[in-house]
Parts: sequence; structure tokens; C-alpha cells
Amino acid sequence: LSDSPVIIKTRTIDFSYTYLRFLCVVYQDLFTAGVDTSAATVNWAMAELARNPRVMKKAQDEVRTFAGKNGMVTEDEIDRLQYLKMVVKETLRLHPPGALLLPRETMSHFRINGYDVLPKTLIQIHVWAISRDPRYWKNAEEFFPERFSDSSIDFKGQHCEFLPFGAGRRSCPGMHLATRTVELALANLLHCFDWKLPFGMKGKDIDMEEAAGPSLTISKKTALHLVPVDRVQRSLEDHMK
Ligand code: HEM
Repeated sequence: LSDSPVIIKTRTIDFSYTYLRFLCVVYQDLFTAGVDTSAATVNWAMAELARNPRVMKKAQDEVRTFAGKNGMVTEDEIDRLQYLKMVVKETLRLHPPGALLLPRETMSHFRINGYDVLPKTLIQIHVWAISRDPRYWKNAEEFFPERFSDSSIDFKGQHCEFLPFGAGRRSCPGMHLATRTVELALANLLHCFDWKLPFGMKGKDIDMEEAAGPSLTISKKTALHLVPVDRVQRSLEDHMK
């Protein structure tokens, strides 16, 4: 396609080149913003579960009891999985893929905690640090999904101590799609397989170092290696012994 207005005719709609270019930019943005972040979250969740067998077992028991009777967990079963949702929240608390939200610029002068902030100041919100701050979170470094069980704290932008999707007008438009995707993927990984660490590794040996990915998503620096054990196959084999 060149810059001249190329018209691609379909039966019902005319797409001009400009419109196509606009769509490409939008899709590119959605892909960059949406794919890495969701994949990183599933990866972090599996790493945390492998390090915390108690949580892994509790999440698996829930998924296997309340969902996936036909072999796979389906989207309409996700709302039954309250503990799994807490696992996802806890993963996003400790490992928010967008550690610094999109930058903001102040429009007017204001004062906060004794500091004067002038108009046109660039503001970066460090959600990673906030969601590990012991002033707001008990045992902040611990992976403990139960902390959300009797709590109204959610990631929808109303609770400033927990903003993995940001807040306000520029908050993540993909939040609902993202949480559904992550929950569904995780539920199926937990439903279909048991997970072992390779080479006699222990959970504490898993390297949890972070690195900024291509789209500045904070991902796990080294690959996570886990061995899936087909649970249906294994129970058949156990039965045959
Ligand atoms: C676990 C997955 C995801 C996380 C943690 C996440 C997080 C974020 C964060 C923190 C921001 C900046 C918000 C702010 O500064 O207030 C953002 C922006 C954005 N996200 Fe997500 N996101 C995820 C998945 C997705 C998905 C699946 C899509 C789309 C399919 C998406 C599309 C976008 C877009 C287009 C923006 C830019 C919004 C703007 O500029 O106004 N994200 N996301």
C-alpha cells in the first residue's frame, strides 16, 4: 500500500488506507499492552504457586471441585473460583506488569504532604513499591492470597494501595479481558496438570528476579521450568498398579 488513498472494497464496507493504518496502530497498542502483560501474570502466578505448594494445592482443590467436570474449565465456571481470583490478585500485587503507570502531567499547582507540585510536573506512580509497602500490607513480601478474603480491596482503581491496572481516565481498558484471560488460563493449568519442579529443585530455588520486557512489562528474568504431570493419566496409572 502507498500513501495514495487506496480503497479496498469489501461487499459492505470501504476501508481507506488511513483507516487501515489507524486500525494497525490500535491493534499494535492493544497487542503490546495486552499480550505481554497477561502472559507475564500467568507466568508469575505459576512461579509463586510452585514456590508455595500449600496455595497450589488449595487452588487446585477448588478448581477440581467446582469446575472442569467436562475436562476443561470454561469461562462461565470462573466465577465459582473465589480462591483462584485471590491468587490472581495476589500475583498482581507482588508482580504488577506495569510497575510504573503511564506518566501523568499536572495541570495545576497543588500541595501534597507538604510538597508543592507545580503545573506541568511529570508524575510517575510506582505501583510496584506501593503494593509492597508494609505500611499498607501486612507481611508485604509474603505470597498470601487469603489477605483478600475478608477485604474489599480490588484492582478497579478505587484503592490506592493496589493499582495494577492504574486508575482514572487512562487506566487499563483491557482490565476485564485481562483478568478473565489470566484466570481462565491459570484455572486450566491447575485443573489439567499437577506441577513438579525439575532436577530435584526446591521452590525456594526458583529465581524470581525481574526484568523489563520488550514493551516495558516487568517479566520474570529467567524462564520458569516446571514439569506437567497429566493428572488423568496418572490416576489411571495409579489405578492399574
Ligand atoms: C494482566 C494484564 C494487564 C495489566 C496488569 C495491565 C496494566 C495496565 C496499566 C498499569 C496501564 C496504565 C494505566 C495507568 O497509567 O493508569 C495499562 C494501559 C493500557 N492497557 Fe493494560 N494491562 C493488562 C492487559 C491489557 C489487555 C488485555 C489490553 C487490551 C486487550 C490492555 C490494553 C491497554 C491499553 C490500550 C492501555 C493504554 C490506555 C491509555 O493509554 O489510555 N491491557 N494497562
